Amino acid sequence: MSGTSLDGVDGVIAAFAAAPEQPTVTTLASAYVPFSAGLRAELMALQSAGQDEIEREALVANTLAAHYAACVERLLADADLKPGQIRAIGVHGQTIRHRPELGFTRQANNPSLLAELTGIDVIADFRSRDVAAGGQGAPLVPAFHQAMFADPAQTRVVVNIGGIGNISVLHGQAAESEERDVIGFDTGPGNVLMDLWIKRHLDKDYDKDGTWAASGQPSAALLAHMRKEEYFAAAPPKSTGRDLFHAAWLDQQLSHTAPLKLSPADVQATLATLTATTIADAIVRHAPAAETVYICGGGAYNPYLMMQLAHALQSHGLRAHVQSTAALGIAPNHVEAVAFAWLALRFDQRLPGNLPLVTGARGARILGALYPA
Ligand SMILES: Nc1ncnc2c1ncn2[C@@H]1O[C@H](COP(=O)(O)OP(=O)(O)OP(=O)(O)O)[C@@H](O)[C@H]1O
Ligand SMILES: CC(=O)N[C@H]1[C@@H]2OC[C@@H](O2)[C@@H](O)[C@@H]1O[C@H](C)C(=O)O
Repeated sequence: MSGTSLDGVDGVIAAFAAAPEQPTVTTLASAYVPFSAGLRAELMALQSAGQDEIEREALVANTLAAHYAACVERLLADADLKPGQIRAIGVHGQTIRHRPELGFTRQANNPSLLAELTGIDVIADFRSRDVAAGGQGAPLVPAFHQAMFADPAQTRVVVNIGGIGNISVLHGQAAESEERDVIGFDTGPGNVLMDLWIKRHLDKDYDKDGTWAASGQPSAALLAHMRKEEYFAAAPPKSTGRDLFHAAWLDQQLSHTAPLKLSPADVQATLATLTATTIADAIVRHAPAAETVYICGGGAYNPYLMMQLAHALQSHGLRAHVQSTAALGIAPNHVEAVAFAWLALRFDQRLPGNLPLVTGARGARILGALYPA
């Protein structure tokens, strides 16, 4: 998995128990392969229109495949496994454009090259079929969260805070139909704006532990402006990405509060608060009775952001307990990679991977395409 943060590749070897409807998973190995500054810059540049995009996308896809293969090689060595012992690789690719309203979502990827480099079957392109069926093609992880993390006795919320934030509301058995009742959508920015702001001011890739944000004060005026963005009030199904939440969006927001002369650290604190309050709003609206909120994605490692989220929930009178998905047996930084292994398993069994009520697709669809070893 390589997500919207553009930081690198998260890989796992996941072993699923046989029963597909009630899967249990064991993570046999995990590996992280960071992107170089150059690759990251090229992936960032491909997020918007530019010269010679076709050739540049093809070349970057080859570079990505080499990174994915390096990740697989490391995983196999760690777990002491041979390629023949792996059923398939599920690989998401790198989202460079997400325009479901125009009928496409594009992940840069070269699954053929990955199959060639690893000698393992590769399953890729998980989003396109859902978009073809009229869906958003995202988020896809709510189906996995439901399969793995639902508890018949209580309502649980799972929040992924990667570049973009997304939420899954998993009702207990009291709800009429388990599948129908899963609610899931992208809440808006996760870390993406904080990452670009600290890059611009301190030339760092991210605000480690949220210490820079914690040195500032959130601005109520800037927060109020940003929260007027129409995406936040729109009803699901909905998904978003860097197509909307980019540097120009942030600069536009900041232009409204220029007279306040906010310090860069104050802006960073406000951006953390934007992420926290938009996630809290989603929980308040869709899961007011949630007992526990489980956090995954890199944002789980930012104590300032977690503090802002707990604060935002409390200010709405919600007493939900906030903890990481480690409490459910999967480390926050492994959840998405395990989810794409699970989606590959669903493809392998020719079972649907999407939840139509989440993505808005016309129906359940088998997601992905096979590139044989
Ligand atoms: N110790 C930390 N302190 C603060 N932030 C952190 C820390 N560790 C990770 N992060 C944040 O998490 C981000 C990476 O998160 P993650 O790997 O979940 O994103 P992704 O998978 O690329 O995104 P998406 O889920 O949108 O596809 C980093 O860019 C950084 O902003
Ligand atoms: C188009 C795209 O790549 N979307 C990502 C992104 O990152 C988080 C959020 O936006 C989510 O919609 C999705 O990823 C996860 C893995 C998903 O599909 O559930």
